[in-house]
Amino acid sequence: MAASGKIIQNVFIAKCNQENRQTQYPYSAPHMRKKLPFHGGKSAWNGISSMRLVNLSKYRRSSLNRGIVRCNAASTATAVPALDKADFLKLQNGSDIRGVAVAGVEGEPVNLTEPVTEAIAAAFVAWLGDKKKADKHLRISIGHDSRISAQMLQDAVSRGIASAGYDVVQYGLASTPAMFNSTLTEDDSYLCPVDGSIMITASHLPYNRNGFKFFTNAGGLGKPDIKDILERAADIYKNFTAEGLSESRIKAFTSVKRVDYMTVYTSDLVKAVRRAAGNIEKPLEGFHIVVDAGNGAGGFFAAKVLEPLGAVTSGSQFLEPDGLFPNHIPNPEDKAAMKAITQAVLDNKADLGIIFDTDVDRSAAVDFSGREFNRNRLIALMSAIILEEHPGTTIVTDSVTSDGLTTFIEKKLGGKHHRFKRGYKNVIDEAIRLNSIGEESHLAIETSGHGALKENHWLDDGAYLMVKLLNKLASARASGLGGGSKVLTDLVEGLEEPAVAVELRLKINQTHADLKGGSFQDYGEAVLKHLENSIDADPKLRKAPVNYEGVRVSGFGGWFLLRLSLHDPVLPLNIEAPSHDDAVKLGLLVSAAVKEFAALDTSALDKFVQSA
Ligand SMILES: O=P(O)(O)OC[C@H]1O[C@H](O)[C@H](O)[C@@H](O)[C@@H]1O
Repeated sequence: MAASGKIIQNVFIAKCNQENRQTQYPYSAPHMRKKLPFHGGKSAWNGISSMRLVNLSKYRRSSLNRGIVRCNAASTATAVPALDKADFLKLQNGSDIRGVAVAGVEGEPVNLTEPVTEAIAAAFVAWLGDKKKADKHLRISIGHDSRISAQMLQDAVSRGIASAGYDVVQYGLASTPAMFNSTLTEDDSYLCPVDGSIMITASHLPYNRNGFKFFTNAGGLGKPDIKDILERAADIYKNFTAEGLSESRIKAFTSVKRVDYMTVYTSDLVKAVRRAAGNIEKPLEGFHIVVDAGNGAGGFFAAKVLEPLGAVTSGSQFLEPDGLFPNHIPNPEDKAAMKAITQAVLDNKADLGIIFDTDVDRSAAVDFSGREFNRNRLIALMSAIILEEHPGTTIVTDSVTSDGLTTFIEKKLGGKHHRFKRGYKNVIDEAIRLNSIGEESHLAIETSGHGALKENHWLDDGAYLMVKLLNKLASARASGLGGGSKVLTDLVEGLEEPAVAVELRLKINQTHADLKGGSFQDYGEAVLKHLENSIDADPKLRKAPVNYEGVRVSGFGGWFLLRLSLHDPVLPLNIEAPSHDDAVKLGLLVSAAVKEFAALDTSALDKFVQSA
């Protein structure tokens, strides 16, 4: 982005930490009974210090090549460069918006600036106004995860909404599912329900990124809605003037309120477990459960959900929000993250471990013996619980689930496995579609740890998934089945798991001459077509009879799936097999079929097949 264009004076001078945040908000409604508990930078969650920038000096020492960390927009003047529609459309990431919000990482220039953010927020409310054909005042909630750019973006989002004349309700540190929930909650004293909601998050991505997820009471927005919003944002941005922007700052002063909505959300989770246990006040008494929030937004689960239910949570780790994620990536798909929670369970001799991603829409667990409930095992466990409640129901999953999972769901549990596409929105929408055509489905879940239940408004909520496990623990205890998490471990008994499971990501070089000026999507499709033809000619192999994306093939006792990534110029290759040699045989087949595609970087695959 060129640094030309208008210069706008910032009225909000966000700080590097949250101390004195109260005084930063002269527009906080002093009469609000349920204000966020910011007191001297403490206790966003009970007993946990609030979001802050910690260890910056340590961070700088260890990351010299990443340059200077930009404290939350501490500059007092913002350059507004000229941008066109294409720049805005680049911010689309499926059904989310994602960009770079913090400078300092080489090759990753900031594209989620304050004015861009303000334009996107204004575009969202314009879109919402059209959708709702609203003649009334719309009310929008805003929450954020622990990222260091959260305050800057929250201020800019607030200005964008306020400038459109709508009311802003800030929740502070929050989870993505809580934000959707705020469109459904009926409680005027918390200014709910809101008409729309914005979560500021980039999930598990590095500290310099950030982004937005949008909700209405119909759920998360889809890809076409996001495109529409970004196009509108580009038009709004074009018309920004210095006067207009300073006017939006004045409006923000009068129309922003702060509410401690996480109290409502967490007490709903607590009530759900109590109800399932027959209205016992402390149904988890005697259980020791450790939580790993990876310094994201999920720390609330220990103090605000587990402890009121009677569980001991000592040994829980990384509950403090820290946008530099100094301990591990908050992502249940990350091996180091899973190792950390497993170790915590074993060290503390806990009954159960629970881990969340940054914004708590994904989760995984670990049993008393250190066995993970993650990926296929988490899906198997959730399927067992849901199929007890709804015998015969269809479980919708993503495309990289194992053959063993299908056998488990269909033969052991008596359900139906509908293996669909990758992408949480895809599986949720598919489950909703199945119900609409008369096929009952109560669970849509991905190996990534995204999972949504019909009983919970199809909201993909990592915390609610864990509540379902807690219900099982509590009800087993209530019916005298003993303690510990063995009741969960027993539920997945019989699930066949492959000895080898790998994911190799093959990049498409978009500037390579072999693309002949075409798109990486077209190139990827050509690779897939070629692979499919080569499989047809091999009698030892069998193409999956029903398949919704890519090429899925069984052979050598295992299977592989090559498909186009949802977002990146990448062909992810998943292989599962009974032995490393069999996995290599499958890898060699793919390798032979794709070798003439010069723009495909097969180095990860080459390395794998050479490791036989
Ligand atoms: O297609 P990929 O690049 O493997 O990414 C697929 C994943 O993208 C995002 O992380 C979504 O939140 C997931 O729901 C999805 O499964």
